[in-house]
Amino acid sequence: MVQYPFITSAPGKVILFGEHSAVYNKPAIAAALSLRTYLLVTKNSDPNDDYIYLEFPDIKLSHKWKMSEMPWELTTHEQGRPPEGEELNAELVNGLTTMLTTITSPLHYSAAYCFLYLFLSLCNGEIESGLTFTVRSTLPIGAGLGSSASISVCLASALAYIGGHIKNATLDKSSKIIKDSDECLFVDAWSYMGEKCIHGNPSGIDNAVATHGGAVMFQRMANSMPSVRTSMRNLPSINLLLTNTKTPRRTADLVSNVARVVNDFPKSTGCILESMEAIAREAYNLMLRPFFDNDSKVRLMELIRINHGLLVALGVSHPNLERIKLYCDELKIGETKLTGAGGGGCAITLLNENITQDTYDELNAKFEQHGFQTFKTTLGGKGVGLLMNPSKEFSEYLSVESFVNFKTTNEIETSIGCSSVESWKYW
Ligand SMILES: Nc1ncnc2c1ncn2[C@@H]1O[C@H](COP(=O)(O)OP(=O)(O)O)[C@@H](O)[C@H]1O
Ligand SMILES: C[C@@](O)(CCOP(=O)(O)O)CC(=O)O
Ligand SMILES: [Mg+2]
Repeated sequence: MVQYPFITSAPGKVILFGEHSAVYNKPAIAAALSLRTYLLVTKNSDPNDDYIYLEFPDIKLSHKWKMSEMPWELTTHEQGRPPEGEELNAELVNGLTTMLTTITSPLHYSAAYCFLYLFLSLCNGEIESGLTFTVRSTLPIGAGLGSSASISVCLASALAYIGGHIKNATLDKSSKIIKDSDECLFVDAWSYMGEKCIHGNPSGIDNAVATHGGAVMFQRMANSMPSVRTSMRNLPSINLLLTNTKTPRRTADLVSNVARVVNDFPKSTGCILESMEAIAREAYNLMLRPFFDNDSKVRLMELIRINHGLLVALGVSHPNLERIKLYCDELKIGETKLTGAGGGGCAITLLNENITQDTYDELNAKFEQHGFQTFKTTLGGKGVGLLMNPSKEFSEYLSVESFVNFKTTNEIETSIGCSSVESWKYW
């Protein structure tokens, strides 16, 4: 019996090498961020409430559907756990269109579609109605830091839990074992379906990192073979500056533009994708060297520069990303590349040693002129987590109203006791 309320949470990610080429089955390297998404699931006390509710205030979406009007007949649940597939269920996709007709903004549509697809796939008509799903994120949305994957992982884990397909998370932070749990593999597979709803053709790297946390070398395989995910433990402590252009864009658009270029220029772009593969492999070897010395760092920086150039060639940069790179180059701050799908969103800069405070101040002044925002974040955080029965101190904040009304990201985390390590459990 599921106890409400509860919260699931999953991190965003930063792709260090291999965005876009990952979609073409090339290896890529990414790490979980300390910025996260939180999904609160509450049950209202009216037993006759036939609705389920979505409250996604970060994107200003508030919506409800009647449980009794959902196309339950399109999903089969007789065999217990729904099978994890490679492709979306075409009949369900078709059946959901009528439930989404009133939602016109693409931002809202993809989030609602992801929710409904996972809801119908992982739950059945017999679960309680009157549930509200409220999402808040400390991640910027549509900025290349994997907000779509982190919401997919939050939804997949919560719905798999409600649907009875995964058991309660029990491991605390320190005892999270190295081996992948069955629950995490299930959540990873279903959040991949959620990512498909949001941007069509994901590689799976973002949801893998959001589920398992840490840092990975990831490669999707051809012909429905399972992806290969290698955890990268003991990452060298590299000093990264993360800068958000605040230029909005959708991953779905960028991925489909690259698909067009790759299709129109197969030979020329084939070489670009192969170069990206070589870069990711060389970076992997460098980062896992037992002694990550200054020479290794210098090489890594060169790989960052080359990788960015190749992404520019694929057409996924943006004048604002180039501005960040230009300022960092001019001030000799370090090497910069876009991260995530590009077209706006964020850039990462691997910083040189011994940069003076004056130089940082000068850089920040330039960034401020354009409204760019820099982030301090740590790499390699925890994957998907569950918060139930929080201590009394925090439980008063587990209501839809307080979740919706949190003003700052700091407020979200201090109010629900995120840093209170013993409250969170992991699968
Ligand atoms: N906190 C959130 N609330 C609601 N929807 C979200 C949230 N975070 C992400 N999304 C969904 O993910 C989409 C953004 O995904 P995407 O274009 O892949 O950008 P990114 O993953 O780089 O942030 C949004 O349009 C929305 O549908
Ligand atoms: C462009 C891509 O490599 C990463 C997209 O990441 P994001 O949605 O921009 O955070 C696509 C993918 O790997 O699924
Ligand atoms: Mg995304």
